[in-house]
Amino acid sequence: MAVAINRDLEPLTPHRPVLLLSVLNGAIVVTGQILPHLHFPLLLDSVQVSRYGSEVAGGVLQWRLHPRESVRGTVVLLLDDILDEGVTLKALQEYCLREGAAAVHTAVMVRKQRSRSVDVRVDYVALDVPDRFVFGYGLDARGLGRNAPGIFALPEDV
Ligand SMILES: O=P(O)(O)OC[C@H]1O[C@H](OP(=O)(O)OP(=O)(O)O)[C@H](O)[C@@H]1O
Ligand code: HPA
Repeated sequence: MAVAINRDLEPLTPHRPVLLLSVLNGAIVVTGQILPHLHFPLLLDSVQVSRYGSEVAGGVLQWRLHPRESVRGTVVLLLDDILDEGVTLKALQEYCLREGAAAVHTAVMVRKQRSRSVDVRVDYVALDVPDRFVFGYGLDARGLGRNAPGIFALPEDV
Protein backbone atom coordinates (compact mmCIF):
# COMPACT_ATOMS: atom_id res chain seq x y z
CA MET A 1 0.00 0.00 0.00
CA ALA A 2 2.89 2.36 0.80
CA VAL A 3 4.39 1.80 -2.66
CA ALA A 4 1.15 2.81 -4.36
CA ILE A 5 0.69 5.83 -2.08
CA ASN A 6 4.29 6.99 -2.70
CA ARG A 7 3.80 6.62 -6.44
CA ASP A 8 0.67 8.80 -6.44
CA LEU A 9 1.35 11.38 -3.73
CA GLU A 10 5.08 12.05 -4.00
CA PRO A 11 4.64 14.04 -7.24
CA LEU A 12 1.99 16.22 -5.53
CA THR A 13 4.27 17.44 -2.75
CA PRO A 14 6.99 19.73 -4.09
CA HIS A 15 5.52 22.81 -2.41
CA ARG A 16 3.19 21.66 0.34
CA PRO A 17 3.25 18.52 2.50
CA VAL A 18 0.45 15.99 2.45
CA LEU A 19 -1.73 15.98 5.57
CA LEU A 20 -2.00 12.40 6.77
CA LEU A 21 -5.09 12.09 8.96
CA SER A 22 -5.03 8.94 11.03
CA VAL A 23 -8.53 7.83 12.05
CA LEU A 24 -8.18 6.85 15.69
CA ASN A 25 -8.41 4.66 17.53
CA GLY A 26 -8.39 1.83 15.04
CA ALA A 27 -5.74 3.23 12.68
CA ILE A 28 -3.08 3.47 15.38
CA VAL A 29 -1.19 0.33 14.32
CA VAL A 30 -1.38 0.78 10.55
CA THR A 31 -0.34 4.41 10.95
CA GLY A 32 2.80 3.43 12.86
CA GLN A 33 3.54 0.64 10.41
CA ILE A 34 3.18 2.66 7.23
CA LEU A 35 4.77 5.95 8.32
CA PRO A 36 8.42 4.89 7.84
CA HIS A 37 7.54 3.64 4.35
CA LEU A 38 6.12 6.94 3.08
CA HIS A 39 8.83 8.89 1.30
CA PHE A 40 7.31 12.34 0.77
CA PRO A 41 6.90 15.38 3.03
CA LEU A 42 3.87 14.96 5.27
CA LEU A 43 2.26 16.35 8.37
CA LEU A 44 0.77 13.76 10.70
CA ASP A 45 -2.48 14.58 12.46
CA SER A 46 -5.46 12.56 13.63
CA VAL A 47 -9.19 12.58 13.98
CA GLN A 48 -11.05 10.46 16.47
CA VAL A 49 -14.52 9.27 15.58
CA SER A 50 -16.49 6.28 16.65
CA ARG A 51 -19.72 4.56 15.62
CA TYR A 52 -19.23 1.09 17.06
CA GLY A 53 -18.06 1.86 20.63
CA SER A 54 -18.32 -1.41 22.52
CA GLU A 55 -20.75 -2.93 19.98
CA VAL A 56 -20.23 -5.06 16.88
CA ALA A 57 -22.91 -3.11 14.95
CA GLY A 58 -22.44 0.46 13.79
CA GLY A 59 -24.49 3.41 15.05
CA VAL A 60 -24.37 7.17 14.77
CA LEU A 61 -20.93 8.66 14.11
CA GLN A 62 -19.62 10.42 17.23
CA TRP A 63 -16.84 12.99 16.86
CA ARG A 64 -14.31 12.89 19.69
CA LEU A 65 -11.36 14.84 18.23
CA HIS A 66 -11.04 17.18 15.28
CA PRO A 67 -7.71 17.68 13.49
CA ARG A 68 -5.45 20.39 14.90
CA GLU A 69 -3.88 21.10 11.51
CA SER A 70 -5.89 23.10 9.00
CA VAL A 71 -7.25 20.98 6.19
CA ARG A 72 -7.81 24.00 3.91
CA GLY A 73 -5.90 23.83 0.65
CA THR A 74 -4.07 20.62 1.55
CA VAL A 75 -3.89 17.21 -0.06
CA VAL A 76 -5.31 14.95 2.65
CA LEU A 77 -4.61 11.25 3.03
CA LEU A 78 -7.24 9.65 5.28
CA LEU A 79 -5.93 6.44 6.81
CA ASP A 80 -8.30 4.06 8.60
CA ASP A 81 -8.07 0.49 9.81
CA ILE A 82 -11.20 -0.85 8.15
CA LEU A 83 -13.82 -0.09 5.54
CA ASP A 84 -16.96 -1.89 6.66
CA GLU A 85 -20.30 -0.18 5.90
CA GLY A 86 -18.30 2.82 4.65
CA VAL A 87 -20.17 5.36 6.76
CA THR A 88 -17.08 6.55 8.65
CA LEU A 89 -14.83 7.07 5.65
CA LYS A 90 -17.58 8.75 3.67
CA ALA A 91 -18.32 11.18 6.53
CA LEU A 92 -14.61 12.01 6.89
CA GLN A 93 -14.16 12.56 3.14
CA GLU A 94 -17.12 14.94 3.19
CA TYR A 95 -15.77 16.70 6.28
CA CYS A 96 -12.37 17.30 4.62
CA LEU A 97 -13.94 18.63 1.43
CA ARG A 98 -16.27 20.91 3.45
CA GLU A 99 -13.21 22.22 5.30
CA GLY A 100 -11.60 23.12 1.97
CA ALA A 101 -9.16 20.27 1.30
CA ALA A 102 -7.62 20.48 -2.16
CA ALA A 103 -7.96 16.72 -2.58
CA VAL A 104 -8.82 13.76 -0.37
CA HIS A 105 -7.19 10.36 -0.83
CA THR A 106 -8.30 7.37 1.23
CA ALA A 107 -6.45 4.31 2.46
CA VAL A 108 -7.57 1.42 4.62
CA MET A 109 -5.65 -1.48 6.07
CA VAL A 110 -8.63 -3.82 5.62
CA ARG A 111 -11.64 -3.74 3.31
CA LYS A 112 -14.51 -6.01 4.22
CA GLN A 113 -15.95 -7.86 1.23
CA ARG A 114 -19.60 -6.91 1.46
CA SER A 115 -22.20 -4.81 -0.30
CA ARG A 116 -22.46 -1.16 0.79
CA SER A 117 -25.37 1.24 0.62
CA VAL A 118 -22.94 4.13 1.05
CA ASP A 119 -21.15 5.29 -2.10
CA VAL A 120 -17.59 5.68 -0.80
CA ARG A 121 -14.32 5.86 -2.72
CA VAL A 122 -11.31 4.06 -1.32
CA ASP A 123 -8.03 4.55 -3.16
CA TYR A 124 -5.68 2.17 -1.36
CA VAL A 125 -6.39 -1.17 0.34
CA ALA A 126 -3.79 -3.39 1.98
CA LEU A 127 -5.99 -6.44 2.53
CA ASP A 128 -9.47 -7.71 1.67
CA VAL A 129 -11.20 -9.80 4.31
CA PRO A 130 -14.42 -11.83 4.36
CA ASP A 131 -17.60 -10.34 5.81
CA ARG A 132 -16.85 -11.26 9.42
CA PHE A 133 -16.25 -9.08 12.49
CA VAL A 134 -12.48 -8.85 12.78
CA PHE A 135 -10.07 -7.68 15.45
CA GLY A 136 -6.34 -7.21 15.99
CA TYR A 137 -3.72 -4.83 14.58
CA GLY A 138 -5.65 -1.90 16.02
CA LEU A 139 -9.14 -3.28 15.30
CA ASP A 140 -11.24 -3.93 18.38
CA ALA A 141 -14.08 -6.25 19.17
CA ARG A 142 -16.18 -4.72 21.96
CA GLY A 143 -13.18 -2.61 22.98
CA LEU A 144 -10.70 -5.46 23.25
CA GLY A 145 -8.22 -7.16 20.95
CA ARG A 146 -6.54 -4.11 19.42
CA ASN A 147 -3.19 -5.51 20.51
CA ALA A 148 -3.64 -8.91 18.86
CA PRO A 149 -0.61 -9.39 16.58
CA GLY A 150 -2.62 -10.26 13.45
CA ILE A 151 -6.13 -9.90 12.06
CA PHE A 152 -8.58 -12.47 13.40
CA ALA A 153 -12.33 -13.08 12.98
CA LEU A 154 -14.75 -13.44 15.87
CA PRO A 155 -16.58 -16.77 15.88
CA GLU A 156 -19.77 -16.34 13.80
CA ASP A 157 -22.14 -17.01 16.71
CA VAL A 158 -20.66 -14.35 19.09
O1 LIG B 1 -17.14 1.52 7.59
P1 LIG B 1 -17.83 1.68 8.91
O2 LIG B 1 -18.95 0.70 9.09
O3 LIG B 1 -18.21 3.08 9.22
O4 LIG B 1 -16.79 1.19 10.03
C1 LIG B 1 -15.45 1.53 10.01
C2 LIG B 1 -15.05 2.29 11.24
O5 LIG B 1 -15.41 1.55 12.40
C3 LIG B 1 -14.31 1.44 13.26
O6 LIG B 1 -14.28 2.52 14.15
P2 LIG B 1 -15.02 2.51 15.55
O7 LIG B 1 -16.29 3.26 15.44
O8 LIG B 1 -15.13 1.11 16.06
O9 LIG B 1 -14.00 3.33 16.44
P3 LIG B 1 -12.48 2.93 16.75
O10 LIG B 1 -11.65 3.40 15.58
O11 LIG B 1 -12.15 3.69 17.99
O12 LIG B 1 -12.41 1.44 16.92
C4 LIG B 1 -13.12 1.51 12.34
O13 LIG B 1 -11.97 1.97 13.03
C5 LIG B 1 -13.55 2.45 11.25
O14 LIG B 1 -13.21 3.80 11.57
O1 HPA C 1 -15.08 -5.89 11.71
C1 HPA C 1 -14.77 -4.91 12.42
N1 HPA C 1 -13.89 -5.02 13.44
C2 HPA C 1 -13.54 -3.97 14.23
N2 HPA C 1 -14.03 -2.77 14.09
C3 HPA C 1 -14.90 -2.58 13.10
N3 HPA C 1 -15.54 -1.47 12.75
C4 HPA C 1 -16.30 -1.78 11.72
N4 HPA C 1 -16.19 -3.09 11.41
C5 HPA C 1 -15.30 -3.61 12.25
